[in-house]
Amino acid sequence: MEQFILTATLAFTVYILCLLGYRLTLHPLAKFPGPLIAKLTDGFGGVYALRKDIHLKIYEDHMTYGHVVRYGPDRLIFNTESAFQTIYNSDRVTKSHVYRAAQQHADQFNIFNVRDRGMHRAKRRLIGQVVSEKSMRSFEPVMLQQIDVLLQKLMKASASSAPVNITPTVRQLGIDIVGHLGFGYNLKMQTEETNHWLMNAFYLGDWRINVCMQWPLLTWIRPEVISGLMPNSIRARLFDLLDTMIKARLSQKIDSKHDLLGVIAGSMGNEFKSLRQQELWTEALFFFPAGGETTATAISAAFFYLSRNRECYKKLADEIRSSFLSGSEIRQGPQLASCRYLRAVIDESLRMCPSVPGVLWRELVTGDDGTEPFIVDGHVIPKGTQFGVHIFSLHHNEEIFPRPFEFRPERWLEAKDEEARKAMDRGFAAFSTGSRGCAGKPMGYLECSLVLAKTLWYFDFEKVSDLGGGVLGLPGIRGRINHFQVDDTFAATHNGPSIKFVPRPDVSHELS
Ligand code: HEM
Repeated sequence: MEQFILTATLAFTVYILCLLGYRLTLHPLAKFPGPLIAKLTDGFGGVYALRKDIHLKIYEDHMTYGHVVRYGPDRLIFNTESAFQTIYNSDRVTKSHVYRAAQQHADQFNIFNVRDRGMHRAKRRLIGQVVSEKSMRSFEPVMLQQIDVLLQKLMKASASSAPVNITPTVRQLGIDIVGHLGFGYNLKMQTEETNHWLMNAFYLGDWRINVCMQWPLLTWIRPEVISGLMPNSIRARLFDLLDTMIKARLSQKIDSKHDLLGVIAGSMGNEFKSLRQQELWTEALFFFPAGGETTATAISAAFFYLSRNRECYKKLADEIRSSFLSGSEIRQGPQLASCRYLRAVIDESLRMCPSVPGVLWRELVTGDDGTEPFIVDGHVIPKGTQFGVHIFSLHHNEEIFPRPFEFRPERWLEAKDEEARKAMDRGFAAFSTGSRGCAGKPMGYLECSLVLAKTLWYFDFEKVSDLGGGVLGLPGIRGRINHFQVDDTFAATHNGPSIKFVPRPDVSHELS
């Protein structure tokens, strides 16, 4: 027996050494630069994903190794606008198998993790009906009601000069809005604390997914082993709540509301009764972080940068206050669309601080035999490679965005020439692009625009502490005090800024 164990250990060691040697020398990606350990194992990315600072590490590695970096035995990352356009707009490319990490069960897919094209198209058609620009016209009153709740909270805080931590405040708003849009359900995140644990649940879920995407080996280990990332108690609680929401909605007339569940039900006709709730759960599990967390990041970043850049603050306040006659006029329409500086502030906030900062991993579609080489920035991508563009690095590529760590909404309005402007548009990846680009982009812009415009209509605001910024003396980006700091847990997570609101005397009566 002892002899057998010895031989097996020896054989295994030789196998591992040969594998590592192959990855370093003969592997089709051997010629690409990158950190040594990353060339040997996905565990390199996995560890940084566990630490939640993988976006900063990849940015540093792009600075060290250039526009293409090998970030796993079979992985390549780019940071150019040409790579971004080539990869995400190609018919030959699909989401990588690492998205399996986001599946609850092997045979259940949602719009985020589905890889089959036909199934994706069907899901996109359905969900598109709920989040499209047209749909937003009927949903806007509900969104406005929720934003009114936020404004009342800010008014209350201002009465006692209490600072407001923007991150949890707008996350609660975002989740409430998605609760209505998804299930016509009032989660009351903004007014009661009962469901506040949801914020932690979404954060842990996203983190787990990100770690497993970087290090897929962990997906195959039983979830209990990494249950520290998503304790079963929270999981069970989340599923119970989704169950309650779905049941509550099913007890109402299906066409009484224009929400995700109503649309899915409408599309299924009589079959709806037999719809497995799990399928709705899995769609809902993505819908909340997709719709709630992403917009919260954009809004938090905008507050952070506006409260530190008084010139930009003043320009935006002037634009909003001269475009409308009352706060209730601020709603979807040509007047809001004409606020160009507002749009530039949102885009610049998302550029500096993308809500999804990492790599959206892609691979060649199954059946693509690679006869025709797939070329990105002059590099042939071998079959079996996972590849993508790192959004944070692309957004801080100074060839496209000069002085990338400066918050300058003006760059979107006064590009030095047509070419420079085109490069910025092509290099702006906050919503991704192509057939798997964000389906909720119109909703994201609408929500951010309404929150920022209405807040600046009713209030002036300023920062009260350095919360959300970097810490002087820390190395790299963490040391930048005027950079909004996030952790990378697939969606960005953050804290702050801390803001004091002062009602504008001539208009605050409109709110009461
Ligand atoms: C500022 C706000 C937002 C940002 C920055 C954002 C960003 C993104 C990104 C980067 C993706 C691609 C993910 C991937 O390829 O893995 C995506 C996909 C998606 N987003 Fe958003 N998102 C935002 C708001 C929303 C909202 C409000 C909704 C609606 C509830 C939404 C729904 C979706 C859906 C359904 C997809 C999957 C699309 C598909 O695969 O066909 N997003 N989003």
